[in-house]
Amino acid sequence: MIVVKHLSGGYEDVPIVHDISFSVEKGKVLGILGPNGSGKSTLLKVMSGILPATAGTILVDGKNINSYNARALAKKMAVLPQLHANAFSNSVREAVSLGRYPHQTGFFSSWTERDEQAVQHAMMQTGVKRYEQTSMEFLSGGEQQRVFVAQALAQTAEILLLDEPTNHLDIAHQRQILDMVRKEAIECGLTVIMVLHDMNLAALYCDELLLMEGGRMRAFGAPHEVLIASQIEDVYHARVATYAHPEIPKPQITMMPASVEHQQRAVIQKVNFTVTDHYIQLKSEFPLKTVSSAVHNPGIGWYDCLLNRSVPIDYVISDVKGEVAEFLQKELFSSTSTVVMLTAVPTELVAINEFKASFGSVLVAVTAGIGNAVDVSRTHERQDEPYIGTINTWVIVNGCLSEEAFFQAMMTANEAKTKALQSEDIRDELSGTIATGTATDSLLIAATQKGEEMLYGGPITDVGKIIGKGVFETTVQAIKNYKNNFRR
Ligand SMILES: Nc1ncnc2c1ncn2[C@@H]1O[C@H](COP(=O)(O)OP(=O)(O)OP(=O)(O)O)[C@@H](O)[C@H]1O
Repeated sequence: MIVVKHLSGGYEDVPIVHDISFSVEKGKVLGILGPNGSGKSTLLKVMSGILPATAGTILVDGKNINSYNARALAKKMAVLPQLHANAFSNSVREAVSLGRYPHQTGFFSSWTERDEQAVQHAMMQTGVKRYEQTSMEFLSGGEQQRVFVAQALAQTAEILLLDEPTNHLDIAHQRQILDMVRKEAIECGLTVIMVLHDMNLAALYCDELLLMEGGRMRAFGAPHEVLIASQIEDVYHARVATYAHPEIPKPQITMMPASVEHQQRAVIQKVNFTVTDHYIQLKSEFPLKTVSSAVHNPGIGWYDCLLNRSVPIDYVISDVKGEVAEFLQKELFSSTSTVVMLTAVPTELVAINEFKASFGSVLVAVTAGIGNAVDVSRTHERQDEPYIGTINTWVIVNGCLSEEAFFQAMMTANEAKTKALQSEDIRDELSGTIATGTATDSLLIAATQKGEEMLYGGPITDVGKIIGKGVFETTVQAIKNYKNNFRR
C-alpha cells in the first residue's frame, strides 16, 4: 500500500505539483490523468524520489520512503519512466535483466534462479521473449516499450509506477500490457500507479482515477466519479460526452468536434419511401439517429437506410440474423448502414403518412398484421412460441431529439399503437380481451437531428403530440388495410 500526504515538489526552484494526497491499496490500479503539462510525470518522479519533495510524505507499507536506502526502495518500487535512457546496444534479455539490479548484492554477484525466473516471467508476460537475443536498436518503438515494461516487471517490486506504459503500442498490445498489469495487480498483490492519456483505457483498467490540473488534484475517485463530462470539458477545454461501455460497467468518453459539419437542412419526405413487393424502404441522403428493436442493427445508431421486409407467413428460421445478413448481401444493401425489420404483411398494405409540426414534421409508417394480437396482461396464460414481427412502426422525426426524448417517443408511440388496437376493437383470441399489440411488434424512432434539440418526447410535448396522433391514425389505417385485404 502507498499513502501520499500533502505532497509538493518539482524541479529546482520550480514548484510543479502541489498538495497531493491519496492512497492506493495493495492489488489496486490507480490511473493518473490530466492535460499536457499538468504535472503527471513530475508527480511520479517526486513519488519515486527522482525529484525531491518540498513538502509532504510518502508512506510505503507504513514507512516513510526517506527511511529506505536506494536499493531497498528499488526493491519496493519499480518505475517505468516516460523517456528511457537505456543503452540501446543491449539485447532484449540484457535490457530486461537490468531490472534485477536492486537484487544484486555486489558487483560480481551471481545470477540466481530467482533472478532468472523474474526475467523469464517478465519477458513472457509482455510478449518479448521471442526477441530475447535481438538488439534493442532493431526493435520498433512499440516493441521497445514492451521491453521497458518487462524491465520494470522484472524488478518484482510491490509498487509499479508506470509513465504512459501504452506509449507507441497498437490496440492489441495496449490490451496485452494493461491486461497483464491488472492480472499482476490482482494475482500478485501489486500496487500499480500509471499515467495514461487515454481516458477510456484508464476507465477500463483502473480501480480509481486521479485527475490533475495545473499541478493540483482536480478529482480523485472511481472512474464514474472522475469522468464526468462537465469536469473533463473544464479541465481539458474540449467538448466531450460520456456513454456506457457495452459490456463493462465503466464510463467511456467520446470527443465532440468543436464545429459540427453544417449539413444542409435536408428533410425526410414521403418521396424518400419506396415500396416493392419485397420491402418498404426509406432511403435518406444522410444518416438518421435511430433507436429501434429491429432484427438487424437494433439499439442506438446512425443509419441511412430503413427496411421493413415482407417474408412468407411460414418464415421460420433458426438463424434469423444470419438469413437477414445474407439477404442484405444478395440485394446489395450495406449491412452497416441498414436497419431491418421483418413483417408477414404484404408490403402494399403499409400506411405511410406525413404530419406537419411546429419544429418540422413527423412521418409514420406502419404495417399491421393483427392475426396474432395479444393482451399483454394475459400472455402469461399462453404457451405460444413467438411469431415474426407483425405490427412494425416507424416514426421519422424531422427534428432533433435528446436521448431522453428518443425513449419517451418510443413510449408515446407504443401507447398510441395500443390505443389504435382498442379503437379498432382488436382482441386477444384466447382471452377475448382487447389486444395491446402482437407477440413480436417492432418499433423504430429515427430523427434527422437538425434544428433545436427537443428535450422531451412525452405525450404533451410538441413532438409527442404529433407522434401520438400520427401513430394512432396510421396504425388504424394499417389495420383497416389488413382487415380489408383479408376480407377480400
Ligand atoms: N526539467 C524540468 N525543469 C523545469 N520544468 C520542467 C521540467 N520538466 C518538466 N517541467 C515542467 O513541469 C510541468 C509539468 O510537466 P510534466 O511532464 O509533469 O507534465 P505531464 O502532465 O506529465 O505532461 P504530458 O502529458 O505532456 O506528459 C510542465 O510545465 C513542464 O514544462
